[in-house]
Amino acid sequence: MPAATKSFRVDDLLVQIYNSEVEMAQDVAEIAHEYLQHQIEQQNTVAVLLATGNSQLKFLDGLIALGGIDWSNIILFHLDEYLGINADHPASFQYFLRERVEKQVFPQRFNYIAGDALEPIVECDRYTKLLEAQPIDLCLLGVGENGHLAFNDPAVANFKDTAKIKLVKLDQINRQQQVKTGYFANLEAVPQYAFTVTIPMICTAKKIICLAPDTRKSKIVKEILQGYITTNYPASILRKQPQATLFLDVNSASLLT
Ligand SMILES: N[C@@H]1[C@@H](O)[C@H](O)[C@@H](COP(=O)(O)O)O[C@@H]1O
Repeated sequence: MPAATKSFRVDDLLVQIYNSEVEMAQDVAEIAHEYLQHQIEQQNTVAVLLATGNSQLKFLDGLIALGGIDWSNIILFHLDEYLGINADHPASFQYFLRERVEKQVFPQRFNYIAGDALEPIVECDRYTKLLEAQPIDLCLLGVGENGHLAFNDPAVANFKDTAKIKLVKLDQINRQQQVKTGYFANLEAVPQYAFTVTIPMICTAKKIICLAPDTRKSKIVKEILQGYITTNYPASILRKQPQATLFLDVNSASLLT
């Protein structure tokens, strides 16, 4: 089992740093595997809220490769989805998760957010009911270069949201990140609006695993851990979550002092 080279708390948040993204992803896969097996033994149905993005890729592959999990006990949800693209669009999060997870493990059910919903408010209501029916055992997260969690960008993040999911306008840094990471050909192609599970909903999860490797996250990681807890850096809220761990590699941790 690869071990973290450094482990410490920033307020309530546990932070673990690894020599490489590969070691980080493998260790997180083992941690999530053990937790899921434990939860399945304790209760019939286990609910997992999944993230998308490049930071999830090695972890998801690692978790699935470990085998031994009875996925028929697991109901999957996801954090966010673009408004106005359908489930077969290669940048849709449903597409990402269907190909990489659902088709590999066959969960009991995958509750997808419908990006092509014609009535977004009705879709929020539908998904709210699904979330209400199922307390989340494990929530996976990534961090945007603007500090967002899911699609809670700084301008729309609200630590006191009463909604579980909402429709938001995406900010410019976020939309540029989607082009830079290869999901869209250019900025114009990135939708302007999206559905996102809210920050208070994320924080209800019994366990939170946040993955933020890579040099492109080093500036935001420093702000999140060494600045104030503020919606200007939405992921800073993790510092108030004792059930959360932030996993970094040496590159994303390189600016920490
Ligand atoms: N909406 C998703 C987020 O849920 C994700 O956390 C973020 C991080 O992306 P990456 O893992 O590619 O850095 O990407 C997208 O913006």
